[in-house]
Amino acid sequence: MGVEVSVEGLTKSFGVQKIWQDVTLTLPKGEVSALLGPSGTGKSVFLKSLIGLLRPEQGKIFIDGTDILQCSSRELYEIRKLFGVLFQDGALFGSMNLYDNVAFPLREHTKKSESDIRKIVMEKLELTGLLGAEDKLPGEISGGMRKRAGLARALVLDPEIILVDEPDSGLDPVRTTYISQTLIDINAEIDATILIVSHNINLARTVPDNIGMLFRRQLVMFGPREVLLTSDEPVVKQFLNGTMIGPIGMSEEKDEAQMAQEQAMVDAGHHAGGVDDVEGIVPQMKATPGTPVREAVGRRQERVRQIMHTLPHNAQVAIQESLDTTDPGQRYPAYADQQQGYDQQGYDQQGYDHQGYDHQGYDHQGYDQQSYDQQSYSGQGHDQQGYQAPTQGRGQ
Ligand SMILES: Nc1ncnc2c1ncn2[C@@H]1O[C@H](COP(=O)(O)OP(=O)(O)OP(=O)(O)O)[C@@H](O)[C@H]1O
Repeated sequence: MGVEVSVEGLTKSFGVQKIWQDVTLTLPKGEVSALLGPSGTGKSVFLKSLIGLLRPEQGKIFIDGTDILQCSSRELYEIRKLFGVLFQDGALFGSMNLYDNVAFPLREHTKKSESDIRKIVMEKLELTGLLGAEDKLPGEISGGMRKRAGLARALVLDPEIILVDEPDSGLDPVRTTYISQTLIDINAEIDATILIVSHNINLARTVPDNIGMLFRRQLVMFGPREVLLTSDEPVVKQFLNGTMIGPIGMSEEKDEAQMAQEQAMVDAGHHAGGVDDVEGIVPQMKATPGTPVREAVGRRQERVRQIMHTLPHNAQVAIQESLDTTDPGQRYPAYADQQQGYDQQGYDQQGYDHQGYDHQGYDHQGYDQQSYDQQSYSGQGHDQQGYQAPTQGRGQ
């Protein structure tokens, strides 16, 4: 399973330009998270900081418990091996065919034989839908295929954390959905912790388990997808609906006068762009039938249940709805087969009363025996950082 990534009080500047400050969040192990934000808010800078390519001047970055801002360069070298990174353009070597591009990390970082390398490369090319294209050069294939080749390359060292920088950039909406599905399927296959950086609304609505948003040098919020998708924060609503009305402007700063002028134009009948008031939550994408059950679904449900009482009301309602409608087989694969250990009825009757839930509705022991690491879960289940509340004074 993937490892937990936890960031505390992180601040990054370039000279006098502060990119973001005091960012605190936890990427739960094995779950898919997305970091959203308008262009230039420092999403890529955040991603590069996680892997140690950029060095924030304040704060901590714990990767599986080790603070990479304090550790030795040797430790950092080892920790980097946990990561697979898909950069925006795929970052492929233009003179190598896809096979050699994907094989590159294995040849550089392992002593595997060419026949072992071939097995792994072909497996990853198949996973990303590129079988048959292995002899092509990056310049001979489409942007979508280049992305998938970059993803295949990011997977060959069996990463526990996958960072994906704008998987949608340069792709049409359909290809974006395909790559989104691939990311969900990869999560089901290898249970890695995934962070996607994006400003794509469809992807944000349908792919991640958890969502955060950067705006005006702050992390606006971070938590279960239901929190951001039901948020009343003006900046979040504007972003999700893609309209011009709201605090996000053409450049990041927009003053009150400009907001008032734009509102007056809309009041006079001018279209504000975007889609009109898309509210609420659309269902999250599921792993393609035939892939392993996505273990993150069950783990996340247990986790959000623990932090439920800390979440805004709208998010609680949305989470409850999704809990009520989720197929238990998707939640606990081992359980669904054997029909034991989890008392669904007992849980439903208890609502979200933690105490009642812990002591009655749920058989820890039976569950532990069934392929779930309760100890590592406990480490984060009560982690209040699971939801990063909105900071004050933004978006007005
Ligand atoms: N190495 C660097 N040196 C100086 N400034 C940098 C560096 N890298 C990024 N920046 C600045 O940091 C800011 C945030 O950049 P970043 O690429 O992280 O934004 P982003 O949110 O990923 O944007 P987009 O969605 O458009 O890709 C920008 O103003 C950029 O110019």
